[in-house]
Amino acid sequence: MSATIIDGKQVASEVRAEVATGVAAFVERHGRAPGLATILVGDDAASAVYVGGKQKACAEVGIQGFDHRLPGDATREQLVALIEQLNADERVSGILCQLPLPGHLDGVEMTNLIAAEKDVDGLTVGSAGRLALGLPGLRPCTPAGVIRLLDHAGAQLSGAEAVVIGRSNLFGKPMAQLLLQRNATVTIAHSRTRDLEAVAARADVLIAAVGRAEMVRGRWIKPGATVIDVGINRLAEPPAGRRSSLVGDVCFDEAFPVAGAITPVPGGVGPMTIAQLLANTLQAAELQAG
Ligand SMILES: Nc1nc(=O)c2c([nH]1)NC[C@@H]1CN(c3ccc(C(=O)N[C@@H](CCC(=O)O)C(=O)O)cc3)C=[N+]21
Repeated sequence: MSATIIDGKQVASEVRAEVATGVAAFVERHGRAPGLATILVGDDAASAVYVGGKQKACAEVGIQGFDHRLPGDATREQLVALIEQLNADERVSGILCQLPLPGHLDGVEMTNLIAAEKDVDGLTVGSAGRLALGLPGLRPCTPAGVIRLLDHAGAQLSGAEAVVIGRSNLFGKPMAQLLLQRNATVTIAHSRTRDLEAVAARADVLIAAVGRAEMVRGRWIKPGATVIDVGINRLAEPPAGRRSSLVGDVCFDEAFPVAGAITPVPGGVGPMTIAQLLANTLQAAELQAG
């Protein structure tokens, strides 16, 4: 027995088709398209690729993209002014400030300036609080996309042991909240966790978001577990026998024979993040339109 591969590209294209239908209905009703503003500060190559992917995805589903770029030495005041301008712009349904920001700017502070109803990343204090309290709101894109993948894979979440490795505000914490909402027994493990391997091996659903290439080995995985790999690590060249130089936080070749289902990298969680951003932008536009 070996794992079923969870095809994130396929599920993402289903989500995008749903969003495209919803966008068309929105245009019909309101005579304008939902809009997504992205903000990229500086010229980090990976960030530029991600933002480009988000803008391209908007165009494909009929969302109007507003692509804002600031130089790497932009001042706090410049960025504040841009966010305030976008908050006030009725054509802009959602605002995404690509992280990380250059060192002289505070990503948490800047993200928090985004109007609650335009927070399509779900990363403001308000959105995080609404999630923690179980109130409706915009959810962070990557964790929301992971839930969608788990549902697609038919994973039983209620009563399951779920282990999330990684405790970031961007992913680990909101992921744990969403799993809790689905009645999983949730453990958040991290760099100080004692005997991480033994904790991971308890998991019926194992989610890795540590940012270390292939750290999760085959013997860490409970036979039949559902494994979600959130890591995106770029190696200098593709590993032996692989086409892509991107690898996840899970050693795929070791995990594949043990797991029940597993996401690949690339083509797993990454495409879902973008699809969920589009879904959040449509949701934000609908909420604003009343
Ligand atoms: N405010 C903010 N919101 C974000 O959502 C955000 C961010 N900042 N900063 C960086 C991370 C990273 N991120 C990805 C999105 C798509 C892929 C993706 O589509 N990956 C493809 C491969 C892409 C490639 O080839 O490089 C895949 O996994 O198949 C990856 C990573 C969003 N992020």
